[in-house]
Amino acid sequence: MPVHESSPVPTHREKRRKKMERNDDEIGTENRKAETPIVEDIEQDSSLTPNGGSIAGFESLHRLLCASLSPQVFQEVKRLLLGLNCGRAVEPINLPDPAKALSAKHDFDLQAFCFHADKEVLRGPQTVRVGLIQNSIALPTTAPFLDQKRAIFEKLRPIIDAAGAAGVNILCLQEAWTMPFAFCTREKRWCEFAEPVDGESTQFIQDLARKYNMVIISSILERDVKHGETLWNTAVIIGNRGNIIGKHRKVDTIPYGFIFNHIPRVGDFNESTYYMEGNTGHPVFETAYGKIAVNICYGRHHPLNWLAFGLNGAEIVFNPSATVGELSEPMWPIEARNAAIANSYFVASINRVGTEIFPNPFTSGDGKPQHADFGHFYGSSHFSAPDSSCTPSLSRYRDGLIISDMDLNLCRQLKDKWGFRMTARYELYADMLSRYVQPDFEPQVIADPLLHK
Ligand SMILES: NC(=O)NCCC(=O)O
Repeated sequence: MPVHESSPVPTHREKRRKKMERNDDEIGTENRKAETPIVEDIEQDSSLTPNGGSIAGFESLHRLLCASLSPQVFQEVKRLLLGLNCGRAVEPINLPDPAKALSAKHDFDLQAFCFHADKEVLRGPQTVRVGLIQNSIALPTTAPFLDQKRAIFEKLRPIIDAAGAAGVNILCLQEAWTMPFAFCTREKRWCEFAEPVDGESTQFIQDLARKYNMVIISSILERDVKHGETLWNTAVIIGNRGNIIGKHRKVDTIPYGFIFNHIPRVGDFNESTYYMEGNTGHPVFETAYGKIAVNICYGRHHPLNWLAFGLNGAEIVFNPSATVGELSEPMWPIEARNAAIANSYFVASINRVGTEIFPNPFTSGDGKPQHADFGHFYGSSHFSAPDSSCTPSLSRYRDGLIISDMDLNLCRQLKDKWGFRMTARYELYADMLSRYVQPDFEPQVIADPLLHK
């Protein structure tokens, strides 16, 4: 039934709209424009369903719930889904107008939140403003490589400018942000996107880091010219003065000589065709704004990997990723949040957006038909805090910048509260692991003596 402005009895559509207006504080009106669909209407409007990664016409689960539930019910659902920070819902914060104007002009999702810590007597707050950028590629994968890379630079520039205008201190870009995630193809020509740590993309980022006094984490396909021109999946840590602080390669060996294979060999993620397991340890970078570490994409499935960054003293661990809905979406919010809780640090999760179509089809080795894309990269970048609270996620299909203030005092406060570091039995785990890596390891299993009678 068409909605008429003067209709005396509110239709379902009007009721829903009213709910969305009441819940507007949750999302911010500037981000409302992509989510006008009303849940009941979606099934009837087939143009909305295949809309490149929406959830029933909405940009994220949070926005779907916000629009669909009454404000009271939504508050309760939010409390259970996102947790509480210092006893309160994680608060959205307002950003300066220039940042909002860039988001409106360049059509990227912009959201901002704040994690508090309790007031301490001897230490002042240690609040840092952190930003994460998710983006789709800028040109088709068939365009000349240099054009593709430079078009991504130009696409990112206004988003980084928005982060600068918002006063972001530490910014992280997505995994292999300079290129399409071509590692599904197994074609070697994509190696041409590789660059030395001080190459063109680093120089581009260094200028912006200097301009905005910002630490920037830039995850690239690295070519190590001095070591036989080998390739690595590398995060370059650029300091707020534009200097290169260091790098971390995805992902590493753990002590006891046991190699944890952290380069994926799952689905179409054929990354081992391109680069080897990293050899840089689990470094924590002490920056002007805090101690940070980078756990690149697939490393998030390995709790010991998260632990290693925690043992080295990380306060914020970034997880720049490229992952697709069918494979990992149910794991995405759980793994990050669990790592933040278990290690008493903040976790910042970033995933690219969109579907990248490659020129030549490939198979997944599962007997299914050949195809030319990985599937949909579902964005959904967000932050998790050590007190188990987390922010809503960015759009599932649009470019975006999510910002959060975080008082790093929360890390120690959670260590004091839950004592996970003190109650962990590292010497037992060390003993267990050192026995496990021996060829003659026997699992400690006590069988029911009646089992085989
Ligand atoms: N980039 C990457 O390591 N992807 C693997 C898939 C996943 O970990 O979800």
